[in-house]
Amino acid sequence: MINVAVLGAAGRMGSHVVQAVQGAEDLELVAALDTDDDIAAATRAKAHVAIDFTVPDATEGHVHALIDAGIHAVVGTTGWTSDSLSRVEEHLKERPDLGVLIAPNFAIGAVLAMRFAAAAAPYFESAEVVELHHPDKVDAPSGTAIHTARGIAAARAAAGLGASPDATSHDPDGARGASVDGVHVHAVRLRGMVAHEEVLFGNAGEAFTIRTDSFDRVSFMPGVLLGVREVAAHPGLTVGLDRYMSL
Ligand SMILES: NC(=O)C1=CN([C@@H]2O[C@H](COP(=O)(O)OP(=O)(O)OC[C@H]3O[C@@H](n4cnc5c(N)ncnc54)[C@H](O)[C@@H]3O)[C@@H](O)[C@H]2O)C=CC1
Ligand SMILES: O=C(O)C1=N[C@H](C(=O)O)C[C@H](O)C1
Repeated sequence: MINVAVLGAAGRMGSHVVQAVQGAEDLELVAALDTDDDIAAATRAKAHVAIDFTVPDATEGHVHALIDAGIHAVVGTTGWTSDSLSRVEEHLKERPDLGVLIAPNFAIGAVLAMRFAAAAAPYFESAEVVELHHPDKVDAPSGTAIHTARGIAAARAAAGLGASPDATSHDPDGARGASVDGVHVHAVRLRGMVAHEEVLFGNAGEAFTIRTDSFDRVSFMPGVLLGVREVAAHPGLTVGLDRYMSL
């Protein structure tokens, strides 16, 4: 039996995660914590693994506290930078027995979309990412879109491709969106959306589109449970659920 604590348990994702853990025969929910709770309650409850779906400002602090407490971490919260990831990697050297999984998206379709986008990237002159989310989301672009764009940029660089062609010289309102490692990313916030992404590729005379849609937060739960079951077998820092899958 794996003892599980959930951080952000009252949130949109956290409340689904609580239900998913309670419904799994091999997992025991030992703590459901939110803003007013002390993270030390996870230790008192003898958690083996903690799942974090909180806010970008809090998640790194949670991960360091969990490492100090000897608890494996499965993190879905976005907002991670290369600096904050490096600090976690450094801290984990003190606890080589612990695993930390940070995954920008736990939906299987989104995980595959990120991998497929990186695989397609060397073969197209142009690439852009469009993400669409519910209007209550606090961060933009989405963690998934950032990860997707970084994967595309790395694959393009490895293939010796330069920037996508773009003659724009007048864009006073930022209509071309954000640039993540040189890949343009556009964020839509629309009532009715949950989590969606389109990756657009273009060559002369052709286009190739990868699309993934989470219509319901239940779509993230199999990936979260996979992370919880596998994290102890993957010591160190892992970024992306694909690293736990046979892809
Ligand atoms: N990796 C993935 O597959 C997914 C990631 N996310 C990410 O998960 C995060 C949470 O998303 P939602 O659940 O939609 O947000 P939400 O706002 O509904 O939930 C966040 C919860 O965290 C709590 N919280 C805030 N600060 C806290 C602290 N210091 N300690 C404990 N709890 C704290 C809030 O009170 C709230 O209950 C976001 O960063 C979002 O981008 C969301 C969906 C899927
Ligand atoms: O806030 C959300 O809802 C989501 N956040 C993650 C992200 O920023 O990529 C994952 C998914 O897109 C849902």
